[in-house]
Amino acid sequence: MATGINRIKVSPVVSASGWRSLGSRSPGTGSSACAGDATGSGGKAAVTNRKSHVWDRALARDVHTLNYSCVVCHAFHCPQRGPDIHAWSPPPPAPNSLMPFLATMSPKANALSRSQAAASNAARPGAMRHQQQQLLPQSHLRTAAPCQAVDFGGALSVVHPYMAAQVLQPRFGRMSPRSVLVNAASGGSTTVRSDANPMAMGGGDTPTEDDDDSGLGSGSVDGMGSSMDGVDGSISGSSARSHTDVGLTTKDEDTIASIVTGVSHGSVAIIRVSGTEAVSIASRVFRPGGRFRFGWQPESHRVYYGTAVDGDERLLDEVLLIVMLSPRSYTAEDVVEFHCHGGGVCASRVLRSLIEAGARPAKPGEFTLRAFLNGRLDLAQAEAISELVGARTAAAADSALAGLRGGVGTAVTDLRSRCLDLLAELEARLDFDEDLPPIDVPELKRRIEGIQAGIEKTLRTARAGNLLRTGLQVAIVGRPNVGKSSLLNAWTNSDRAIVTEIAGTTRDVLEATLSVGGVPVTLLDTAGIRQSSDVVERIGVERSQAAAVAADIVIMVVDGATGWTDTDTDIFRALWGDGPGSSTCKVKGLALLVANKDDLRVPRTDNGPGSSTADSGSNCTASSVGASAAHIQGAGSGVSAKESPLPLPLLARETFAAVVRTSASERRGLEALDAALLKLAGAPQLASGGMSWSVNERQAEALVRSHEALMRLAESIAADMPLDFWTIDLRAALLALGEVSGDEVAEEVLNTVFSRFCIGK
Ligand SMILES: Nc1nc2c(ncn2[C@@H]2O[C@H](COP(=O)(O)OP(=O)(O)OP(=O)(O)O)[C@@H](O)[C@H]2O)c(=O)[nH]1
Ligand SMILES: [Mg+2]
Repeated sequence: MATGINRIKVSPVVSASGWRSLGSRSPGTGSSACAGDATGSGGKAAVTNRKSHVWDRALARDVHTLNYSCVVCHAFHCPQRGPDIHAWSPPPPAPNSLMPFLATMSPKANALSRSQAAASNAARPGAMRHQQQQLLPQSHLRTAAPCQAVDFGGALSVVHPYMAAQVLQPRFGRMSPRSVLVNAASGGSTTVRSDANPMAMGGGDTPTEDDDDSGLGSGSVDGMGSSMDGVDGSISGSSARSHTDVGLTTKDEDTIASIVTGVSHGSVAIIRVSGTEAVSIASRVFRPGGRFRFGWQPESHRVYYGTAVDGDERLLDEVLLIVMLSPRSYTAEDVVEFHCHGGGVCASRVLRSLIEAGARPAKPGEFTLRAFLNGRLDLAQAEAISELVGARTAAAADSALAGLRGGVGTAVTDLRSRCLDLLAELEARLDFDEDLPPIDVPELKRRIEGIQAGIEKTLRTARAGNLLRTGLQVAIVGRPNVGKSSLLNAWTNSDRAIVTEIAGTTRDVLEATLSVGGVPVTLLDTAGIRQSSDVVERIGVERSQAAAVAADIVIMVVDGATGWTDTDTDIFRALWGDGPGSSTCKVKGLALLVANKDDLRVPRTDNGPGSSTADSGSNCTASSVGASAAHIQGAGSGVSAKESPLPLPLLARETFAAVVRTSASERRGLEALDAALLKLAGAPQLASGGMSWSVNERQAEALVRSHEALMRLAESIAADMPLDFWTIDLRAALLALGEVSGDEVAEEVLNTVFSRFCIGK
């Protein structure tokens, strides 16, 4: 039977507050002691003594079997297959790194561990043979412990030693303010409890005595939510406050330093030093001027003038120094900022001096990682900071700011708390089934559907958000002289491209950027495609085709006055072959057709193909091209819905999502082009400027997993599976939601997220 163990996934039970408390598992005894016959004298004994064990459920879905495992003695019981009490593998020994962790455990947890041990000793039957069970919980942690009760940020939890061992990764080895758990059910993901977050963004700083500061000359120095909310010359007394008062997860980490203003040649460069030793390291480099020359005790949120020196007291720069003591800083650690002269040399020399004085160069995103670990930001907010710094348009910055102010976190926290409520109800049914009314299944389904709808709504922001972040590469192709370069100039409102009436004017790929509904668009003007004996033009044509192949969206321009020609068909065939999806199609992106020179089009009076009832001088016009094509209306007035489509070959109709009529020389039809582009890119709402926060790819992926878990839950309910299966799916949904805000996140996810940051952020 021992072979079956490998298939069984131990799943610690989560309560509404995160983790099930030991007490609620064994209400009869109030003890985790394993009073049953752990030798396996009979599976029945194990079941009847269920309340005296701390039973946890372990599901083997492959055989649809419900198993129980005791978190104390590790006995397994399978009702269908009989007892399997010996079938347990000793958990791995806890690493030495557990000891500092234990030292930080609250007295409450230690007290509990002792009382547990006492109860365990009292209740242990003589027949018990597992030597590991003779050990106290603390010593279990040093050897091979069955379980450990720990007070994680106020919630009493049962932690499997394997999980506990994983908790003790150096980065997360401290308890407060973010307690970190590892959930075996999720394959070892780290659980960061945000409810132990005393310094959440939005709520501002932790109220301190400094909050009454008069704020003379106040002005935010750190626009990213740093706690530097006032540059205050008054004696605040905060320097007297020790950071040991504040529960910092990163308290024992190195003190880090970096130039946070990048490598630009501005007039000021800022070096940030963060960590427990920040003030003492800074004071080895900083020499205060004026009346502080003879004695200096740095006060929080105050600016000091002075000089920076190296180890030999050689002058490096004149600087301003700002001290922001914990927790009122960006990282919630003690932070000191040196404002040096810009230009690279000064800041580099001061930074080198700080490193010689004991600081370590910060890794990319390390300041923000510390802010996250210390509960200053949730993970979505941390990502929003990276997006804000990298925003290429105002709309992208607005969206990132909305995320920074808690947009994503609030939405996901709401969904998560609804899942937790459901889980609490289901868990209660598992424990106190006889005392509670039966589950209202239709109501349960409605609530699950409601959560799914919420997830879908959140996911709908992903496409637009991704566009705002990454932008679009748009290639303009077509035959010579149709007005490609003119269109680029009109659209970007510039004279970027040379325009002449000579066919073949543009020889190389030309790039220009613009913002379309906040989406950063890189426009590529290309050489007109035609057969040519000119070697330079031939290379240009090859480059045009290469640009079309690589672009997200290809805009093919035709002469709107003459309409589609055989040369256009040749170009179309060269790029799209037998149409999108065919083996001869080279273009990977989406396609849009622009009929330029609309001002030269002679309005048709008959109702034949190509006729138009719209005034050629109207603002802009657009036509649908065939049943399968999206119908793009001109954005301006004067658009006739009855306007006939531009006559196109069938294949072209199916390829181009829309046709937009423009006049580059009269700058008309550009709004319709904007709208068509955004619609094609999947974010039509951006055309009206309506965009607040959005989820990024990582968050969207976690939301999709959560949605899938809820779908499995609905299936389990429909199939009338045991309640345990329901809770497993619900927990999977919860875990995935927790990954979005960082409440439950694996270390590798954090590494990936923060490695995308630039150095100094
Ligand atoms: N009336 C009118 N003329 C236009 C319009 N757009 C471009 N033209 C003219 O058409 C001629 C060619 O314009 P370009 O923008 O150089 O055309 P192109 O497609 O870039 O040509 P190549 O670089 O040779 O491939 C110029 O004389 C423009 O002034 C338009 O919308 N209306
Ligand atoms: Mg050109």
